[in-house]
Amino acid sequence: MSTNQIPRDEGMDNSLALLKEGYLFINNRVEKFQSDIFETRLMGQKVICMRGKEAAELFYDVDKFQRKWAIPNRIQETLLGKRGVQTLDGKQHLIRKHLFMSLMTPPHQKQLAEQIAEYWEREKKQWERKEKIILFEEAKKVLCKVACSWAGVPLLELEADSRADDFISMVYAFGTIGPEHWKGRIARNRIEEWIEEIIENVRSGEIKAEQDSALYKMAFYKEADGQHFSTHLAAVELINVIRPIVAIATYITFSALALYEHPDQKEKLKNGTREDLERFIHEVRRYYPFGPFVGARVKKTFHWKNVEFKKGTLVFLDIYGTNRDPRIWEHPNQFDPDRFQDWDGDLYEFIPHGGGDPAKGHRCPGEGITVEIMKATLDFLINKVDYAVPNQDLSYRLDRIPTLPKSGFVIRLS
Ligand code: HEM
Repeated sequence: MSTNQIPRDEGMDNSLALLKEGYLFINNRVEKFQSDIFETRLMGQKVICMRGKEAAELFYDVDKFQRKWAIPNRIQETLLGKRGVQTLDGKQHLIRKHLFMSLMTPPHQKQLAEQIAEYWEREKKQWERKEKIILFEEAKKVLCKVACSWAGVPLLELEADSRADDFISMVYAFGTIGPEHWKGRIARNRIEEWIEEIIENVRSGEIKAEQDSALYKMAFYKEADGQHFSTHLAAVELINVIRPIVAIATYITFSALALYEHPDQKEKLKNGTREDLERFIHEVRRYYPFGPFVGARVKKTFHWKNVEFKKGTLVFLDIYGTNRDPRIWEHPNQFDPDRFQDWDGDLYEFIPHGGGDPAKGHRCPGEGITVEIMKATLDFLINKVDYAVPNQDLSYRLDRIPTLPKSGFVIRLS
């Protein structure tokens, strides 16, 4: 099969369909064409979309794909920033990635989990005075405070709410156009300005930073040429550590939804083992939507399954669809943590954080941090606080990327 025979989406450009169908865009076509791979046109260019384990193995082959020119400007202006680790390839990427991995080791994960547990306890005291608690709103504030404190970034109590809002606006601008997109851009500009000033103050000695903190590392890291990052790049990379920690608020909200929708699971976890909790967390990250797909460009023309991948072509790997691929997951649309009981940890089947080895490719380095923060938070929600869930709209849209239960998950202390 040449690319002429690969199923092709109708229409001159399907960007509008992507906006309308959101998380289901790739999967809908995979099902319609009965093919794991098809061609479409998005943002005025040809895009090959793929789903499944084999596609993930291909996508994470660094000899075949590159990230340079793969990330649209609108995503760099909101979610990611410019010239950060996500845009690098080859040796440059490996070196930069090593810096990130060095900040996310098991001891770092443990520190963050302990701090989160402490902050939730502190927050609970304030809740006693509140009639209604919106878990997503509380989680983003707690995570912002903890992320900044852990990274060494000074954050005043009175600015914590607005900074948390800005980090979240950057994340939630991902699949938007119009005002939501602009909100994300403005938020990024504000956060970059704030963090740049802090980097400069650390370099001048006005602010003291612990040597093993993320702030210190980004401020004083030396590249191969012996030069420090520019102030701007140091800020972009430090934000690449803090912003995704704040974004875990989304998974915390979906975890609470899962506990509510599956009271049997909540009971099981009350007396359960660490493995039970881990399986529950894996299933939350498999089942609920967060990252939709990832993109890269073909580095050098090659053929795969008789399909030509021409140099420069943009290729999307479907994260949401692969996590629900019926060839990998039995009854993929059922929430069932037990499915992870015999799971062998395959690096290309379960890809909420991307696929492959994070030290060698672009897979998320923050997966361990995410799991530990979720564990500490679930322990709090299951064992440390009694709450009721009043009537509310808990539905979430799949045509909105990222998405969230409409109410943000309201609870009342009981
Ligand atoms: C909220 C849960 C999270 C999800 C769903 C998530 C998901 C992802 C995904 C899908 C990628 C892209 C993989 C690729 O390009 O192939 C990624 C990359 C990345 N994530 Fe996460 N992530 C999360 C949390 C975190 C945390 C907590 C951190 C850091 C503290 C983090 C830091 C990063 C960085 C630096 C990259 C870029 C890696 C690279 O390009 O080499 N993420 N993440």
